[in-house]
Amino acid sequence: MQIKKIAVLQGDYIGPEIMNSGLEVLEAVSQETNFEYQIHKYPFGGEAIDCCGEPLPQSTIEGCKKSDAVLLSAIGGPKWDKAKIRPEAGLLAIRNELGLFANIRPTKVNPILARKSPVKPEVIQDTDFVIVRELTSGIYFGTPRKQEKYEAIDTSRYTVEEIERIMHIGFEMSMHRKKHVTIVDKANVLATSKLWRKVAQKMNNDYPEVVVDYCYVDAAAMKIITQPSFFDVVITANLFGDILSDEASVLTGSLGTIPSMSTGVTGPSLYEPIHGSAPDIAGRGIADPISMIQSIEMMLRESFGEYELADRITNAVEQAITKGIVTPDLGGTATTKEVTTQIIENLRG
Ligand SMILES: NC(=O)c1ccc[n+]([C@@H]2O[C@H](COP(=O)([O-])OP(=O)(O)OC[C@H]3O[C@@H](n4cnc5c(N)ncnc54)[C@H](O)[C@@H]3O)[C@@H](O)[C@H]2O)c1
Ligand SMILES: CC(C)[C@H](C(=O)O)[C@@H](O)C(=O)O
Ligand SMILES: [Mg+2]
Repeated sequence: MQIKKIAVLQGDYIGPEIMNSGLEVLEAVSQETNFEYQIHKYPFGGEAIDCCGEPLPQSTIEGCKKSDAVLLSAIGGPKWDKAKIRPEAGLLAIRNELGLFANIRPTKVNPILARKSPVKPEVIQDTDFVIVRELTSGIYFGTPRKQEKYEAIDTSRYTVEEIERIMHIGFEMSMHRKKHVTIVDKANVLATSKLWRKVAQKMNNDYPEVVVDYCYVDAAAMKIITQPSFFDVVITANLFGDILSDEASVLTGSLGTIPSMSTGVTGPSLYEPIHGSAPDIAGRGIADPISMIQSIEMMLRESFGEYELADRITNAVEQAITKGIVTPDLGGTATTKEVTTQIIENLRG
């Protein structure tokens, strides 16, 4: 079997803490199997600004392009808030460079953690949906864009082609799920959203079995909390998906548990937690590593077809949760290290 090349961008603040956990789990799960891989670390984000003067050095882009998958933890933080180019610019740039227009953010509720969510367990039981977020266009990338003393402009722009390709991913995904797509938009106001609806209606002709409904983003924000089991596949624009996915993480118990996959047509996919670098808890050894570990699980499943290894990771994480070995964000007292060690012990059975 070919040795897989994995590019690792360890990021800032809690980034390296949870990346180390994830890589330890990857090493443990791949021992005694024929899954072989090599890790190649590249500077990225704040770390890259410090070492190389820019958040996304050319050598990092090239290294990622040569890899079979990219693992990223989280970048940014107060240290670089006044930098000429912020670490976040590197994040947008790498998504663009690798053509990662589709960002898949799952929300699945573990029954034990459901008890810890501020939302009532009977409301969140059966929650299992994915947010398919458009990642390389919309208001994040549209021009003109400027910031002056008394005026600033951002532009939301989408082409039919950009909408079609993200819809295609979402509709295809729904065919392997409950065949239910919800388009989340602001079509009562925004021209781009009106175009999204037109494209969705047309695409529905190609997927006649899929039930499609439309929900304005403000109402969707409410429904995610009051009736989350309604959703199966949510397809939405860049900014809406960013906001709704952090909101949805409340259902699962913590933002620190949610992984994601960003993917395009060709080249490596990128796997990262949906959260940021959590400067408020960095260096204390209490960051929840589950988001990073589950991102590695997603990588094994989606990029390498290693379903058995992926299932073993999911089971080992679930066992740690069942035993109550969880970090403070999930109401526990365990450290990042203790959770990681427990998950590895569970893997070894
Ligand atoms: N993909 C990324 O790299 C990414 C994503 C979001 C934010 N950011 C950046 O991260 C920095 C901090 O942003 P923020 O504070 O608004 O959001 P954040 O997601 O870093 O943190 C929000 C809250 O969630 C908690 N949290 C997040 N991850 C956790 C984990 N694994 N375990 C336990 N608790 C966790 C934090 O402690 C904090 O209270 C900013 O510079 C922001 O731009 C980066
Ligand atoms: C840090 C920021 C640029 C990023 C985004 O908005 O996409 C983050 O919030 C995310 O969700 O990955
Ligand atoms: Mg976000």
